[in-house]
Formats: sequence, C-alpha cells, structure tokens
Amino acid sequence: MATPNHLGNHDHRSKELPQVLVLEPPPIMKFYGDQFLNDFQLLKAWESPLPLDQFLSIHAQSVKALLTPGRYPLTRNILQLIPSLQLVVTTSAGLNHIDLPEFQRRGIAIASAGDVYSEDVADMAVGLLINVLRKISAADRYVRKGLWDTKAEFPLGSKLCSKRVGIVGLGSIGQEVAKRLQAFGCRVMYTSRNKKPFVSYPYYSNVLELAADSDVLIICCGLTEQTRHMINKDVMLALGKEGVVINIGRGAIIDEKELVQCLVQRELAGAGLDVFENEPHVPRELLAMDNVVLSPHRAVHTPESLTAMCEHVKGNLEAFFSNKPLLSPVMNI
Ligand SMILES: O=CC(=O)O
Repeated sequence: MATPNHLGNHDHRSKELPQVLVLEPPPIMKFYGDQFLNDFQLLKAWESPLPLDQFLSIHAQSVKALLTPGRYPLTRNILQLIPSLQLVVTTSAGLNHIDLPEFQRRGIAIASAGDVYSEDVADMAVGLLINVLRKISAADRYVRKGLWDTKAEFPLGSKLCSKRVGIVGLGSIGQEVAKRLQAFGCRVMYTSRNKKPFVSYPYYSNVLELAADSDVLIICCGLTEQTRHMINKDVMLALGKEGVVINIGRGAIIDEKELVQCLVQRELAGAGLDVFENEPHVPRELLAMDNVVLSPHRAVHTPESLTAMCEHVKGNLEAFFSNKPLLSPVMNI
C-alpha cells in the first residue's frame, strides 16, 4: 500500500477521486480502516507532518467535504481555514461539537448519523435501567468477591414492569426506548421540544413536571444551550428518593455536580450513565457507589452499528458528489 505524502494523498489514482478531508479518524476508521472509502481521496490531517493550519491551507480552496467524528469541535476558526467547504459528514448522532449557526451562515450542509445508532443506544438505555434497578453489576461484584457464601445478604432490586418512565427527548432514540419499555409494561411519558402527534404517550411541556410524575428519567435529547444542565437539582429532587436517572444523551445535560450530591445524600436511588460532563473524567464519588452503573460512552457502538455507519457515510458522500439528496441531512440548523 502506498504511504501518504505530506498532502495526505495516498496513490496515483487519488487525483481523480473526490477529495474528503478527515481531521481525526472517526471510530468507524479505528475499527474498520478506510477501505470502505476507496472511491474517495482521503486527506488525513493527522498523518501529515505539517501543522494543521498549514495542512489545511494546501486544501483550503479545493476541498468540499469533511468527514468527522462526534468529538472533534468544528468551530468558526476551523471553518475560516477551509472556505471551500460545502459538506460535513459527522459520524455522530449528537451535533454539539458543531457551531451550527456558523454552518448556517456559511451555507455548509451537514449529514449526521441520523437514526443508524438509535436501536443500539435504546438497548443500552434499557440495559442500564435494568442493571440499576436489579443491581446486576453490583450482584456480579458480590458473587466475584465470594460474598454469596457469607452472611452479607445481597439487597433486593426493584421491578421494572409498571415503572413510570419519563423520556426526555422523543427523537428517534427516545422513540426506540419508549417502544422497548412499553413492551416491559412500563408507563411511558415524555417531554420534547414539541408534542409528537404520532404517539399517544402523555406529553409534558415541562421537565420538572415530568420528573415529579416519574420513577425514572431517561435522557435521550441532544445537548444544546437550552438543554445544558436542564436536569438540575430541582428536577432531581422532583424525581425523588426512589428515582433513577439514565443518561445516554450527553453528560452536560445533567448538572453532574448536583447529580453526585443527590446520590451522595440519597436524594436519588441510582443512576445509569454512559456519558459524562468532562469525558473521560468520571467523578470519584460515583466510582464507589453500588447504585450507579457506569459505561464509557459506548452506547452507540456495536459491530453492527459501525458496519451500518460505514455504509451510511459512504452513501452520504456519494450522494453529495453526485448532486443527490443526502441520506441524513440535518435540517434545522
Ligand atoms: O454519542 C454518540 C453520538 O452522538 O453519536
């Protein structure tokens, strides 16, 4: 295989292929390499010995498409260095790494993960909830530590069926969570920016009222200025001492310091967290709590979802370069 030169070019064929800038490899490339993008010339910034701004200046007037992972901040400063950019394909469902108003101002289209991950993330949300309620991780630790054979009684878990579950954000992930929990016999209700006419779950326009009527809150929305710290102390106190919080959205949707305090002071019964405010930092207090289940932001990733994402990214890039509609355009920017 040809080694890339400082421009990020890979082989002699690449000159004729549409160029796609990649500033940092997205998870699909880490797991599957980049063979699935053989029909494109990938300009890999991280393989260039040049500083990023110099690397970008070489391609600034020509490159039209950028492929990016969810964690790479796409700021006004970066966009200024790539004035020819017309499309960003992000492999994330969340868009909080993107300066959306600046994209809109520049007329740059965005294609997101769409609903490719929704089923896997919903499975994880339900898995975390059952784990917290039935203490599966704690039970595993109890057995491994050899405590079964002793007088240390393992505490009772709590039943999932008939729990009142408040879903925060009824987009495609929230809808998949709702579908699964209905099958478990839960009473599903939700809050969302708007009432969804196609579902019959009770709608709350206010998260505080939703929390007051729920046993469990599952955070499924995106992180925006409106949702940052939306799950604050008042919301957690309204959920109450028997309440459980599950977060598969973004860490900063919950006020993490207050969450820790509520758990320490037993104002909440437990939490299942796939996401954190300052990843990969996890507050130390949480590590010691048996009623908290922790996961390293992996809800979206299964071999199946990553395979689907390879196809999805390819499909979006092919659509763009052949002037067809994107598979998953972000509309409301
Ligand atoms: O968290 C992962 C994503 O937004 O896709």
